[in-house]
Amino acid sequence: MEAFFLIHNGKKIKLYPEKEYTIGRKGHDAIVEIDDSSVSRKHGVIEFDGIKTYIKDTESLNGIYINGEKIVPNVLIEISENDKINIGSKSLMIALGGNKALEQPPKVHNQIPENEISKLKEKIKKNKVLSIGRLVSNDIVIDDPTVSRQHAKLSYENNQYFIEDLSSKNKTYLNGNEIKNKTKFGDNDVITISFYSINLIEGLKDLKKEKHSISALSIEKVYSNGKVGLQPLSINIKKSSFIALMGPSGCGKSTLLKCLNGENPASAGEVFIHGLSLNKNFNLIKKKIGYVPQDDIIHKELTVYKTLYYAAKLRLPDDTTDDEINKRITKVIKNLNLEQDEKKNIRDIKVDDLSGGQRKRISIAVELLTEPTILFLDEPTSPLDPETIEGFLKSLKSLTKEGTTIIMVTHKPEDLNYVDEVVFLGVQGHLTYKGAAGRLVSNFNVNNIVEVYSKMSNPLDVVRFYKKPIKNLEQTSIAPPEIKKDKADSFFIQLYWMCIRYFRIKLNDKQNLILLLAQPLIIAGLVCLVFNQFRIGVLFLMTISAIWFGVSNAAKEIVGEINVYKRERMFNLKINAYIISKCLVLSVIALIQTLVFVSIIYYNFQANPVAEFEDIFLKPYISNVLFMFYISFSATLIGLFLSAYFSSTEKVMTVVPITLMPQIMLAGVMTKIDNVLVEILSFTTLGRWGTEGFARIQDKAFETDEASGSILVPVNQVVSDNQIIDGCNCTSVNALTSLDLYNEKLIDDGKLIGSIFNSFQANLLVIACISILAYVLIYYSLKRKDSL
Ligand SMILES: Nc1ncnc2c1ncn2[C@@H]1O[C@H](COP(=O)(O)OP(=O)(O)OP(=O)(O)O)[C@@H](O)[C@H]1O
Repeated sequence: MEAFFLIHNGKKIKLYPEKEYTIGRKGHDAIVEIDDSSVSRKHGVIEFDGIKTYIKDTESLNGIYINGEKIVPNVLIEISENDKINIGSKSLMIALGGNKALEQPPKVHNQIPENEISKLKEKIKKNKVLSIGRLVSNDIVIDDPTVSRQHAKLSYENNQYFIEDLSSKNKTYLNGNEIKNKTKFGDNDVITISFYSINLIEGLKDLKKEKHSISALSIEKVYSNGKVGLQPLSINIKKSSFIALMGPSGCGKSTLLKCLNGENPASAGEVFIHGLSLNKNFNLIKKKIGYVPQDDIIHKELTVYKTLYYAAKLRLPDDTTDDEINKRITKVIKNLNLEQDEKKNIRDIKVDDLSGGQRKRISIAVELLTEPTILFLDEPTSPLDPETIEGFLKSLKSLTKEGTTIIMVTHKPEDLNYVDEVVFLGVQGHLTYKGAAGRLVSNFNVNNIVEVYSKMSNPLDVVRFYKKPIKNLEQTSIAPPEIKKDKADSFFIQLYWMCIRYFRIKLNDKQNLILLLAQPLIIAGLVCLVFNQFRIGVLFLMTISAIWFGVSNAAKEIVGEINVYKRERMFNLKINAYIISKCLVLSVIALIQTLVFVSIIYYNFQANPVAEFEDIFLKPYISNVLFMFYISFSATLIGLFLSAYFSSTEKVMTVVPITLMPQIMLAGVMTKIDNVLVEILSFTTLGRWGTEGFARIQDKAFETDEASGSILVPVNQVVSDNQIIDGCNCTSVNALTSLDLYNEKLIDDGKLIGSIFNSFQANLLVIACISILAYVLIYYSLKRKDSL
């Protein structure tokens, strides 16, 4: 590979990829200075992408001419060494040099020290301690919402420099590693807090001032199944630019997006975000980049304000006051022009009542709360109508003016009117174009964008246009560094806010809440109607109802919000905090259902006793409530497992009945357990242990009573099942005997195992084991969803 030089006035300027070489009138800070009054102060720029060189007229007065032809302003035009370029009365020459090019990859650290603390060393020595934080009272103030009020402190003791994190939410890093304790550091070490670096020699640097927000060096992606998602590519994205990522379906757009934002890292090469290695600094970077996947990442049951408020509570430092949160919410709503859309205050509107475009903006607003410097958007305009798209893209464009870099996957040609550059991928993950939107069509020598798509769907054409990374860059990194993940934020604070938000979601979904509370009323009412006297079947239906409440309450709860979960997990969510928040809130619902259910059964059979057996009804009240809740809780975990394991609500709802049927069939009530296989299968069901447990509670309550049993069975039941007689034509029997799970004869004949778990304590233990197993399965099903 040979180097490219720009030769001007006998001076050689070596060209590096993606750097801008400004052309302008002498004395106006241009890199290529031309001493000619017909040349504008900023006349044009030259850019080099590692393979080709381009020139652009930046709306100069007298224009740029290539081979005698004036070029269109603001469009990058490819130039070669044979082209004659005229600027004013002067000419420029591009020539090929002979030595090896690009000894180094594009420089990623290029910041200017902040003046006030450029002499950091002296300052620490003099003050002994320097505080760093968001508050203006700190010695080093970092005005960033993800920085805590008092974030960290630098100190000088016994001729040594120390850095200490002050329990900040978003942590302090030394050379990419999170600092746990007071840690020594020296001249060569770099401390990072948010996108600011601190070094003893260079002082405080704002990494966001990097020329490039993203530099990907020779990245490629091969999935674990061997499928190639991306061919090797190198790409630099300028800060504050608006980039459209396009290409035919399945060409690897989402793959590239996820490699650049760390959701699913590249299998080779390295990505730098504001000069920091993404993999080495993932924990820091993940909190400063915004990512909105194709589906919305918000709960439709919450109002806009509550959505943003809870997101702020979960993402911003714990010491962020409500006042600060409200200011941020106001700012993001304003930045996304959300106020204009409705006469009613948008904050009070439920997300479910918003239009598609507004919902998409709220998803983006959630991300903007942390002031991300880069926003990754996966097909945000796909569900929007043309009119909505215009307003939406204008809002995005205005964000780039505030300093945000936006990379947006899109299929819509009209979106190109708003973007600065296009990255186009051909089939099988080949990078085929990166440059001005206006040059996309001409670059492929076709007439319109539809033809670009069709050309880039043809593997032969794709290979011709493939922009392979230049060799030296390819060699910079063969295997990406291991991604560094550390522990998420405070477990209890996260748990607290997850619970509060989940409660609010449940309370706001009034219709569903009414249905949930109607269930015990309806089912218990039916039990009372069907059973005119207290029998083992009542206990069995209590068990099945408890299982139903638990499983059905939980079955949709994870799968229905999986996009929100995935995004929050990528940001900082702890899996255990998430699962426990679900368990706690759903337990409250299950407890209320249980109380209603048991109360109805208890008072009904107490009020309507069989003559001469007034004492026999569901007893004791509290034990039955607690035990039914215990089964329901275990069933909730089973429901959550189904919800975490399956990928769609439809699949979960198909599986729920399949889960419930064995509970009914293997409880030993509908049919007797009379062989070992069925008995072993019954050990795995809550139906069996629940019914047995209720029977034991019932028998225990009658242990000291004079009555011969705890439940009633019609005397003539053995004669005819259809003939049920009220009143004294009944007998009371022991509930466990009636259940007959430990049939002595079958045990003696070796057809049943019998008494392995033959006590109430053992029943409780087995149910606890089922719950623990379900919890572990939920955990691993969720962990499996982590792409990292
Ligand atoms: N997790 C994965 N495991 C294996 N292969 C995958 C995985 N994700 C994507 N792929 C494959 O990688 C290729 C690129 O997929 P990707 O989703 O990035 O394409 P895309 O351009 O975003 O598609 P679309 O426009 O349809 O959304 C496809 O062939 C896809 O089947």
